[in-house]
Amino acid sequence: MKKIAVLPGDGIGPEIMAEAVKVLNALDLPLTLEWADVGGKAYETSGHPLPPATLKLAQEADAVLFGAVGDWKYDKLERSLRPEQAILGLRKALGLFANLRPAICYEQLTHASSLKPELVAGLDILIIRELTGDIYFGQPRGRRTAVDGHFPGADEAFDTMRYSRPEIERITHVAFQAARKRNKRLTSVDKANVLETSQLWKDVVTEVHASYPDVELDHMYVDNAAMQLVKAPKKFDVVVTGNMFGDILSDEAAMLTGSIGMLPSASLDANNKGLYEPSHGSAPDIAGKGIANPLATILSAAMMLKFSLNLPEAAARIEAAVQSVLAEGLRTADIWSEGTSKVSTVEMGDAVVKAITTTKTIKS
Ligand SMILES: NC(=O)C1=CN([C@@H]2O[C@H](COP(=O)(O)OP(=O)(O)OC[C@H]3O[C@@H](n4cnc5c(N)ncnc54)[C@H](O)[C@@H]3O)[C@@H](O)[C@H]2O)C=CC1
Ligand SMILES: CC(C)CC(=O)C(=O)O
Ligand SMILES: [Mg+2]
Repeated sequence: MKKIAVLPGDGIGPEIMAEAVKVLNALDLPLTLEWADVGGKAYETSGHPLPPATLKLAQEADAVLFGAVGDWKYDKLERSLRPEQAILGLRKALGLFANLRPAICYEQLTHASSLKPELVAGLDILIIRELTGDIYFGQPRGRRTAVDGHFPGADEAFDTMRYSRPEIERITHVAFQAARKRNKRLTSVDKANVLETSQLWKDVVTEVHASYPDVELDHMYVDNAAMQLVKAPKKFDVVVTGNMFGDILSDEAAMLTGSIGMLPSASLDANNKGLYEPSHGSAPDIAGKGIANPLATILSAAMMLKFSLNLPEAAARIEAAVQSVLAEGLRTADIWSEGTSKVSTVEMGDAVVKAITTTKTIKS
């Protein structure tokens, strides 16, 4: 029996997690689910966004299924107590340095994308984002009175962007290996024309390329990459980049697929133990309305079955069920278009479960 830590979190987190859990239960797998509070919810109940009991559960589990954390009402809290520190803390504590964000435009959603259908039809790119380094974790950071710069004496804030060679090497190996299993093209995204961290990034990626001569490598500056993603997204196969650039580019890529509610993710350590979460946040603007798209979370559960639990057939059943409900014309509000049927979060989850159980009945 494998143990899954289920951490729904805040905002739409509990709504989308309920649907993902429903789908996992429908598969009748040897899994034990254990729930814990995280983010703002945990702050309310225990005074910390990542309480020791939640961290212990995540560390002991075979995999973590995570909803989302955050709410505007916590914006004035000191940073270490804000809900977002929970996901950052989990990534760091579990060593989840490799974040895989597949941006796939399902055939049925070609018209839901913000781009022209011909630009996104058949789109299948994989963004690999380094997840435990960069400016999100770099020290020192803080507030001080400026002693130099344009305004000496002014209130000033600073963060530190940093990367070490081994950090870049390990994510680069993950990216080349992923590209090898796909179309053998890797784009490394940086800002080496300005940033020293990016120059090291580019040098290391180029060096590691020597071990993967069968994969075609190109380098692109992040501003150009942001532009190319909306100009000709299908030119990309695998993209590897740092934590902040990957955070931004993956939200951009989400819209190529129709909605950020479609983009799952896997965050892996060196042994493929992982945390699985949608690429979006807690969406406080739509929380409690029953309209959030649960598919990114459901597809994240499929990634969990594939990468951490060695249950690829079960994962494939979820993916097939998602395609089948989309083919039926069912759409949550974010991907709805004329001629399709608008459904709620719960109805979408129910439809995926029905598609799974129907397939099971036909097979048995
Ligand atoms: N991993 C995590 O837990 C993350 C947490 N956050 C936190 O989430 C909170 C909200 O951040 P935002 O910048 O608004 O980003 P967001 O991703 O939560 O929402 C951005 C927009 O996308 C929509 N959206 C997101 N998920 C959706 C879904 N499943 N179905 C339909 N529409 C969806 C929202 O309604 C909103 O209009 C903040 O506190 C932020 O720090 C943000 C990103 C990741
Ligand atoms: C707390 C943030 C770093 C989370 C986020 O935006 C993400 O991982 O995509
Ligand atoms: Mg993000």
